[in-house]
Amino acid sequence: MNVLEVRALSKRYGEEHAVDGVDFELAEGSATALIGPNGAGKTTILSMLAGLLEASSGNIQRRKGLSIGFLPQYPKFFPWLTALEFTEMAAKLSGVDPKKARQQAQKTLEFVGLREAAGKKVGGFSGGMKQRLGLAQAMVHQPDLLLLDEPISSLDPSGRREVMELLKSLQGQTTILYSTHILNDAEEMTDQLLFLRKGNLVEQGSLAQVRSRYAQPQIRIRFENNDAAERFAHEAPWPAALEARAVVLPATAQGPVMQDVFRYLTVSDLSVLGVEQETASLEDIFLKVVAGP
Ligand SMILES: Nc1ncnc2c1ncn2[C@@H]1O[C@H](COP(=O)(O)OP(=O)(O)OP(=O)(O)O)[C@@H](O)[C@H]1O
Repeated sequence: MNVLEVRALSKRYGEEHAVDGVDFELAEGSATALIGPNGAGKTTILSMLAGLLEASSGNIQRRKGLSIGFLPQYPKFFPWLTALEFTEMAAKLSGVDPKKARQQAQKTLEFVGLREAAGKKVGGFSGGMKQRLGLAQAMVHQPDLLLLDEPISSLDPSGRREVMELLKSLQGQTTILYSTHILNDAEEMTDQLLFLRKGNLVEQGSLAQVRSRYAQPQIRIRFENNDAAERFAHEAPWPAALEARAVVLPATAQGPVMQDVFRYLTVSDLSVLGVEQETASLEDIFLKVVAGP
């Protein structure tokens, strides 16, 4: 069951199409990574879904009664408040019964690992602590859907790990849509990937689906010189892409396997420097998708 469906969603600023006819769904309990370079439209999409920005056209169908929590890319904190005061205020603003707001805030701060710091003023918090507090304010009312704009991008590796583990502990219970350009981390927590480029969704699917479309395993053969590479490309029985002193063979179901390649090379007189099997990482896929036409 979907908690949210987006159809032909667009946002224009004058002549500029910040978001240009985007379609996707969020299944209940799923984690979706919204991936794209700077200016691709990630913040604009999240702001429209959060109801903070009006769409120019298109439609956002939210499940009836859907509650949403939002962590902006640059959350504003009041440095003079304590973490508990701030989270309690967020709880009340999100509609939590005022009598229960303090208790709910305490529980949430504990969940994000800020129990000890609950009575401390936010002004003295580190980046990682602020990000966890940002998460606390987004989830203090136990929303059905969490929208997180770059929740880990500004953190150092240990901060990223902490926040990622926190988010993973929510996976399956809360529907999560988060934007990021840290692809190694995205690989860990994603049921659906949405690749955004210049306001358009250029690729979407599960990690396995996207991998199978882009991350075709391939075999690279490096030769001593260009002549040998060219001869291989002309004479071998497989389609081979020619590169500088090398050829690349797609290792598809119909293509050769390593053994075939070795057998062929053993009986040929081509001077080979190396043979390697390669698979593309999510990072490679991102570069391919984003560098498209
Ligand atoms: N208020 C605005 N007025 C005019 N143009 C805007 C406005 N907000 C965003 N844009 C433009 O819309 C496009 C998408 O911006 P958006 O902030 O959504 O991208 P993003 O993917 O979140 O980028 P980043 O990773 O840098 O945060 C950009 O070209 C941006 O310049």
